[in-house]
Formats: sequence, structure tokens, C-alpha cells
Amino acid sequence: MAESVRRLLGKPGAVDLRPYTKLLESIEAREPELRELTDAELSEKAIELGNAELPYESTDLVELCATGREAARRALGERPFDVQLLGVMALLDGHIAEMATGEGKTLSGALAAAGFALRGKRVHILSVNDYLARRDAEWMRPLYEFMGVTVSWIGEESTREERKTAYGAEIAYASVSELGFDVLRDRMATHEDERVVPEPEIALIDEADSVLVDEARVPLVLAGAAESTEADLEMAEIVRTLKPGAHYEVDEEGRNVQLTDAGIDAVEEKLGDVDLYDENDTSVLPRVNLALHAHVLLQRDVHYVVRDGVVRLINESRGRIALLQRWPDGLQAAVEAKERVDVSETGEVLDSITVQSLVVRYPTRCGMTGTAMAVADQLREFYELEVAVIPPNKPNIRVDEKNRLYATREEKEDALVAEVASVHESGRPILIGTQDVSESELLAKRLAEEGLECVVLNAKNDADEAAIIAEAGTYGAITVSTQMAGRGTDIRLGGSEMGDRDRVVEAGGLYVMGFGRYPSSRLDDQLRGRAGRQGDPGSSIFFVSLDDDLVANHAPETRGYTAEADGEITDPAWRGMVDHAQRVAESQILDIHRNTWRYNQLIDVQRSVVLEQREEVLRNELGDRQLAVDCAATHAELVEEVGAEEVARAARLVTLYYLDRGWTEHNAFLAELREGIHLRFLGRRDPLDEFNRDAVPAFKGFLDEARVRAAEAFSELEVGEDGNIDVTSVGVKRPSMTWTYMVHDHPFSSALENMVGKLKGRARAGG
Ligand SMILES: Nc1ncnc2c1ncn2[C@@H]1O[C@H](COP(=O)(O)OP(=O)(O)OP(=O)(O)O)[C@@H](O)[C@H]1O
Repeated sequence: MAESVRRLLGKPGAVDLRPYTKLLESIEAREPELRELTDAELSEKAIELGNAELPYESTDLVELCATGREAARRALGERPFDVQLLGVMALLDGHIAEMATGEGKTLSGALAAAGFALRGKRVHILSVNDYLARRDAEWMRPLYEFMGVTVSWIGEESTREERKTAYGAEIAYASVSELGFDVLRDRMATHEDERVVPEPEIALIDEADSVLVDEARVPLVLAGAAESTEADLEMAEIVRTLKPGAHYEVDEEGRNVQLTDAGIDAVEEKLGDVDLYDENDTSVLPRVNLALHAHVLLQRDVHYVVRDGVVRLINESRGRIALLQRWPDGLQAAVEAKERVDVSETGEVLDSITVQSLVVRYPTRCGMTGTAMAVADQLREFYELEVAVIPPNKPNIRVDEKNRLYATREEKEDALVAEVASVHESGRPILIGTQDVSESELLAKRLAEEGLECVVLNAKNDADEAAIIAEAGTYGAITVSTQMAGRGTDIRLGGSEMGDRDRVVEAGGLYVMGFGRYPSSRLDDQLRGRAGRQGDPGSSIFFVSLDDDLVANHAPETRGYTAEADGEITDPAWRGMVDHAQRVAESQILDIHRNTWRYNQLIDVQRSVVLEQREEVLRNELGDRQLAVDCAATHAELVEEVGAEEVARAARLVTLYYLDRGWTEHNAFLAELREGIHLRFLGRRDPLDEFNRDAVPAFKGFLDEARVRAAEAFSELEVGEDGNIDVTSVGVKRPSMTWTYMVHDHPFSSALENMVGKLKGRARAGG
């Protein structure tokens, strides 16, 4: 057993690794015999493991790991290290395996997935994007084939038939969003055969902390074609003339904007003496708020870009352009009005699901990531998951240097550029992590002015980014990237072919520089982890300034420091304040997460009532049975005329239509309720109570109402010329087209939740 394994048994708060480590010797002892087997005999050994149920007994676990190791050696040319097998065992026990960057999580995940699949469980491996889903499935395919289990992947381009076949495999790789959209589309199916996603069994989540914590509150939305929202050009022009400070004020965190009294007067005057707070006409104030939000809080090139006359969102957590994302319609139209581009087609939200709800559908969940311990409490609270900290195969020798803190942003930039210039002379590759796309571009421009050529990773597609980042370890390379871009890709020293490895190792390996700390320590660690993979040399350093958003928004005090001539602040107390600011930001994000969780719980309960009913209609012809009672005469006549089967089909379509219609309308009501709570003035009431107070009664009688509407429509049905029942004649039409998007950082909810946070803060301060 490796010494490093012995050292790291049982980290406080983490899963005890001893039950796993004690099996390592037996696993190794099986190796000589397994090596002697033919390929066919080895496969047979794996398949034999399928003759029992989960969980694995120790002897079977040893056999699984030993055959898996030998299969990987033959199929992929990589013999899994002991630590990778510890990861496999932790995953099979339904834990989150924390394994550092580059330790080979893909292989650990694959062996665990094979272990589940051999025991008859269907596994969905959730990746962060389509590129990685496809890459990992194809990369691991030979291993799966060796072990006698089937594998597939789903991508944005997959057709419905392809999806159905792919989900039918024992192991399917899909991005979280593709899976979520498939689940949403399935919920609109009018026939059992249309559905593509089978019953959820096991979810194995890659980059588990990003998915389960950072993206957990992102709703995936399915929309159907509906009327366009009007562009509010008038309001966009009015807010354009307002002056910051005088007419409106932005809160410290930049999440909320409010008109001042002078601002209210100015808007009222420009609108022609309208009273914004007129109780009889509450439509104007939300319009002003939307336009103001779009004008002030959403910045071009930070939150969105305008390309080819279209507003495209930048996914802030990934620093990438999100092709299929948009804001809630009113805000999207407001930004389009602000940018004076055509208003895009809008949709009616048919249904939505948060990443969190998507994942908790799976009775067994597990996953892997480089940074889980920092969010161990949240993983336990929201997902009932424990973290197993897997030690590295080779000790990490990366040097994490102290932050360098500067008074101003300019000084920070000057210092970073000087550092890049001096390190670059030695040929040592440098990777600079920025906060967002526009920052990357500005920094790259500045570096170029200083004669330092660099490659910028910005909002290209995932495959291109992977190809670029793979070369970031090349001798003399300078790469500028947002934190998330190109993740999941190995940075090998000396370039992807490692041609120059020795020279780069001699220069000190990859030098990672953060251009500002991130809103969470995990994000910092993920950037750092780009260097020093698998025992490689490397180092990391962050350049921070008091002007950085993180510090300016979250530190208690940013005056009264003493700085060196170049602006550097070396007082440790001030450096500590940066950590403090980060902790404040982290707890704010946690509050938001908790809040969304609470909101969604109620919505999920209501949704499950509708879905259960739908299921009965789809599987057991509940609609037909109800309508045979509610519209006995019509039902009997129609059966006489066209036969029971055709009537059952029509009954199913009509019933489903009104269930779905009702849910869509209820959804719109809930969204409006939530937004309204924010857009109206809140006072001191708890918004969640307010929400529940209206949302609960609004759902009462939902099923009865859908049934009544279905009966009304059914009683009007007639037989068409083709001898079939024409349900469209009574208005039963599915949306002509649907599309999907993710609402990243729902602007209203964050403003709302932010306000909740403030109210709570105030309550704490007061008492
Ligand atoms: N047992 C092994 N022997 C040799 N090479 C291995 C082994 N396991 C993994 N590797 C190699 O290590 C590299 C990193 O693997 P992988 O991409 O799975 O790491 P990771 O932990 O997922 O990293 P990231 O955090 O970047 O996603 C790959 O090039 C892979 O081929």
C-alpha cells in the first residue's frame, strides 16, 4: 500500500477511508492471476459480478476493483492507481469523492459506473457540458466494452430517437442541461412512447460541487411559442437620460437599483405627469424597474454581448456566452430595447426544473470533484451526501504564494503585468485566471501593449477551449482565461504532446496567476489546481486590489491602509480582510441557495401532484375513465361512432392538455407572484411567507378545475372527415414549437433574495 494512502486516513468530517484502504492489498494480490487470463476470460470475470445485488460485499468489491484495474490496463493502457480505486469504492457507496485536479477522476468514475451497471442499475453520468460528455464516453468506451456494459452519450444535436436509444444504455453520459431539458420535454409527452428518459436510478456527477452547489439554483426552462413582448423603447429612452446618484442609487452589491425622489419626479414628468405609485394603475412602475434594471445593472460585455444584432447572455460562472439562455422575458426585452436591437421571439414558460430538483430525483447519487470539503455541509444539508477525501497519487508540490494586495486596480494590473514579463523571460508557461470575459480581453490588450503575446479563451465553444487550454503548459505560453473555461482538460507540461516537458519542469512548471480572488475559495482552488497536477512542479499566486468587486462589496473597511510606493499593502491584517470578504460573499451565496431551495420545495410538491396525475392518464387511461363519467352521453356516442380506442386517444389528449395548460398558467402565476413581491414594495414581511400565502390557495382545486375544463372541451368534440376525432377543433393544440434555456442568476430572485438577506441582517443587527 502506498505510503501516501496510509498518511491520509480519515480527515475530520469526511468519510472514513479505512474500510477501503484495507482492501487494497487484496486487490493487488489478485493481479498476477488476472494478468494470465485471456481478454475473453477477463470479461467473463467482470460479467460474473452481475450475479448479485448492490451493495458489493468486500470480496466482490475486491474482485470488481481487480478486474477493473486489469481491464483498464488492457483497454486504455492505464493501470488505475490505488487512490483511484479508493475513489471507485467511495462512489459505489454513494459519496462525493474529492480528488485533486488531474488525479484521473474520469477513470474512477467509469469503474464505479461499470460496478453499478454490472449489478443491474442504470447510471447517468452528468457532465458539465456536451463536449465532456461525449469525450468521456468515447474515451472510456473500450473499458466498458471489456467489462461487458453498454455506454452512450447525449448531445445537444441528438434527435429524439437517438436520445431514447442512448438513455437505454446501461451507462449514459449527458450534460446536466441536456438531461434536464429531456426530463422537461418528457413531462409534456402525450404518449408513453414519446418519452426518452427512463426512471432515474443512479446519478454520478462530475464536477459535483459546481453542479450541486454553484449551479443548483439555476432553473432549466422549457418554453413554447407565444406572443412577443413589446419592446419598451419609450422607457429605455427615459431611463437613458437619468443620472446615477441624482436619479437613482445602486446598492453596494450592485444587485439592486432604486429611483430617488428626484428620479421618480423626472420619470413622471417625462411620461407626461403619470403617477408611478398610482394604486389604480400598477403597470408603470414595473416597466420603469425593468428598464432601469436593464440599463444600470446589466452591463454590456460583462453580463451580455451584442453579436449580429442579438443580445446573448454571458454565463457568469463560466465566463461563456450562453447560446440558449435568456432572461425572463420582460427583462430580455428591456435589454433589447436598451441596445436598440430587434425584440426576439418570446415564449410562454411551459415548465422548469432546477438542477437541484433534477438531481434529487435519483435515489442514489454520487460524484467527484477536486473541491468538495469546503461545501461538505451544503452537500449534506441539500443532498444527504458525504465527502470522501481521496489522497493524491503523488504528493502535491505546488507552491501557493501569498496573495499580493494593492490599493487600486491599476496598481494591481501594473504589478501583475510586471510579474508576467519577468517570469515569461524564463520561458515558464503562465495561466492567468480572470473574473469575466471583458476583463480577459482588457488584460490581453494590456499585455499585448507590453509586447507580451497571449492566447485568450473567451466564449468559444467547449471543444476549441479544450484544445487551447491543453497547450497552456507549452514553453513560453501565456494564456488568459476565465476561471471555468476549458475545465476538465489536462494541462500537460511542455504542451499536449509534452515535447518540451523537461525544459518547462526546469523553469518551475505552470505558473497560475489569479487576477483577483473569486467569490468562493473553491473557485480559487480550482484555478490553483490547474498547476501542480500529478506531482508536477508549479505555483500559484493571486493579485488582489481593494477596488476588486469582491473586496469593495464585502469587506467592512477599505480605507486607512498604508501602502508601499508601488501601491502594495503588506500588512497581514489587510490581507486577512480579503479572506474575510470572501467568506461574507460565500455566506451570502449560501443564503440565496437556501432561499431558492425553500421556494422550490413548495413548487416541487405542487408539480409532483400534477405529474402523478399525468402518469395515471398516460399509463392507465385515467382521462378516458373520468370523461366516461363526466360526459357520459358524448363519450358513449363517440365510442359508438369511432370505437373505444380512438375515444381513449382523444380523451387522453384533452385531459393532458388541460393539465398542462393549468400547470403553465399556475407556473406563470407563481413567477409573477415571486417577481411581484419584489417589484412591489416589500415592507418588513417575510417574502417567502407572502409567497406561500398566495401560492398554496391558488393551487387548491387545480386537478378539479383541469377535469372540468377537459369535460367542457370533450363534450364539444366531433368526428372529423377522416373518421377520427379532431381535438384541435376544441382548442387542444400543443405549442407549435418549444425551446429550452437556462435562467442564470435570475435577476429578480437574486434581488429579492438579496433583499431577504438584508432584512435578516437587519433583524440580526437589531436584536
Ligand atoms: N492510472 C493512470 N495511469 C496513467 N495515467 C492516468 C491514470 N489515470 C488517469 N490518467 C491520466 O491522467 C490525466 C488526467 O485524467 P482526468 O482528466 O481524468 O483527470 P481529472 O481528475 O478528471 O482532472 P480534472 O480535474 O481536470 O477534470 C489523463 O491524461 C489520464 O489519461
